[in-house]
This record gives sequence, structure tokens and C-alpha cells, in this order.
Amino acid sequence: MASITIKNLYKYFPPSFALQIDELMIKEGEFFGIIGPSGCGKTTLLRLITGLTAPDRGEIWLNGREITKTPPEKRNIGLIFQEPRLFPHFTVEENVGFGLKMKKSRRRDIKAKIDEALEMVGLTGFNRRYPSALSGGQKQRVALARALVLEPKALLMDEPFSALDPELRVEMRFLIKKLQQEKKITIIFITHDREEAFTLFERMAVMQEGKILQTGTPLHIYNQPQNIKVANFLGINNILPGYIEGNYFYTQGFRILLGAANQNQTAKYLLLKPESLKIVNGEEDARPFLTGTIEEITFQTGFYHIKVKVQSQSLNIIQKYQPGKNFTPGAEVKILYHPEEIILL
Ligand SMILES: Nc1ncnc2c1ncn2[C@@H]1O[C@H](COP(=O)(O)OP(=O)(O)OP(=O)(O)O)[C@@H](O)[C@H]1O
Repeated sequence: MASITIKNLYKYFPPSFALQIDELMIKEGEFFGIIGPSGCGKTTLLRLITGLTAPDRGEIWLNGREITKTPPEKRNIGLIFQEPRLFPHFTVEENVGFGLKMKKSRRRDIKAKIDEALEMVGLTGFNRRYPSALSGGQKQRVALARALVLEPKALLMDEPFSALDPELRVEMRFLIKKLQQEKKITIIFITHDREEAFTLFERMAVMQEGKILQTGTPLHIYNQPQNIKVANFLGINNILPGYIEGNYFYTQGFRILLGAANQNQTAKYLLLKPESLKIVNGEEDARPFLTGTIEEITFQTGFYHIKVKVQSQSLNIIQKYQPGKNFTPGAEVKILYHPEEIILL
């Protein structure tokens, strides 16, 4: 498996889209993610790395060798799409072995390699099945085996699990994580699912409008987003404009106490993570608080998502379900916050 380096890469699609990446380095054996909103250029970046799209300028290096002009089939980079793209009239075995056959490998080797790849993806014994007799998750496992059997230098995955139902998606995430750790595969994985990003990636790049806004571990980016676009994309959606004076950040109609490290800066925005806020009904707590009125409540797998109006602004709060504790729209509530968990930008 190999490292991938990108230098000054530029691709323009008339009339208005340009991808521009000054520098990006993906380490050998790294599980690297690319996240960003629809249309920001994630797929274009993958296509440039595999050679399916040619850049206007810039360089792509694979394992210390420049491959910018190398044809796709000579790069040996595996590509997995959202849909498995299997040949319907081929069996599982024929689908998985197709690339090896094209490379004119020996028949006995092909059989052994197919069996090994099928075992890796948990499909031992499925050799003779046709795609029509497979579930969505199984088809995507075949697509994975078909890529792995060629022992690619890197595996590029373009939202590979987004068409699967939630349970299967979780199962496939476990599988790919396990394979990546066991085989030390270099993977670049596109998603716009934040949960997927936090589960899978060692490092990731947040893209927007053809550019990389920030690179780092998911946790680092979540805790220190570089700007409000990154923060918002990662789900930190309480972004309050204002200014700092002394120990407080003043925003429209109220103020927030700052932690010791945050005072006397020139920040223009204060960010509150939805899960760092807590609604209390009269319980004693020494933490500073805001008061507001509950606007809206939804319940999602063990958590309440609550919107509370504080003066003219709405705050989003994610709070764990607790038996016996209910929230009602219209109720006046106290919202606790941690001054040390505030992000200033
Ligand atoms: N071959 C092409 N010719 C012209 N424009 C293109 C071409 N391929 C992509 N684009 C444009 O480039 C931009 C980026 O597209 P891309 O598919 O890379 O985005 P994405 O981040 O992968 O989006 P999504 O998450 O929706 O898949 C879009 O505006 C798209 O319309």
C-alpha cells in the first residue's frame, strides 16, 4: 500500500466549478476521509487520483512516483462506487475474478485469490451465486472483493454505503474498518455522513467549493474548527455573532461567560456544541446558565433534539433521554453551559 501526495492540483469545469488543492498528503496505510456538501468536488478529486479525469495542472504522486499522466489501468488504484456495478450475467466468482483474467493471471492462482478475497469480505461459498440472488450489502461486499483481489496500491471509496439501509451501513463500516486495520490498506473514503466520518477516519479533509478548508483528525477538527463553515458542516450549529468584553462574550440580547483561556480575544463568533448544553428543571448546579423557551422537540434514538429560543436566537441542544424527564414546547427552561467547552472564532 502506498502514500498519495497532491501538489497544486487544479481542474476547471466551465462555467463555474474549479477544484484547487494546493497540498494534500495521505500516508501509507491511512484511513483518510473526505467530507463536504454535495457538489464541493469530492468525486472529482477521487477521479483525478484514479486518472479517470485529467487535471488542468498540478501533480499526483503515488508512493514517491509521479502518476499524473499514468493511465488509470496502470495506477492500480481500486475504486468503489455507491452502487456495486456488478456484471449481472456473471457469477460472484466471475465478477471478482474478472480483473485478474484481464491481467492474464494463471487459472489456479485466480481461483485461490478469489476465494481469499471472498473470505476477506465474509462471502465464502458464494462463488456460484448471481448478483440477482444477493442482498444490497452482499453485492457491495462482492464489489469490495473485486477491488481487493487486484491488491490495489490504494482503495478509493465514493460514498460506498450510502445506498444501504442503516443497519447494513453500520455492518459494512465494521467490515471496512477491520479490513483496513488488518491489511493496512490506504483508503480514501468519501462521505457526507458525519457519523461515518467520526467512526472511520484517522484523518480527514473538509471540502467546500472545490477547496480543502481543513485537514486533521475528526476530533481535532470538531474541537477546533477553522471557520464557521467547517463547524456548521460538523454539526456545531449554534453560531452566535458578537464580541468579547472582559470575561464575557456579548451576543444579541444576552452574554456568555468565557473560560479563563478564552478571555481578551478578538473573536467575532462564539460556538456552542449542541451536546455541551444541558436543560435542567430546577436541579442545583453551579454552572453558568441561560434562560429560554422551548420551541421544538424531536426524539432520535435515545436523544432529544431540542430548539430553545434565547432572546432573539435559537439554540440547538442534544440531550440524552432520561426516564421521567420530559420537555414541553413553550416551557421556560434553564440551559447550562461549560465555559471551557466554548469555541471562539
Ligand atoms: N464532467 C464534468 N463536466 C462538467 N462539470 C462537472 C463534471 N463533473 C463534475 N462536474 C461539476 O463539478 C462540481 C463538483 O462535482 P462532484 O461530483 O465532484 O461533487 P461531489 O462533492 O462529489 O458531490 P456529491 O456529494 O453530490 O456527489 C459540480 O458542480 C459538478 O456539476
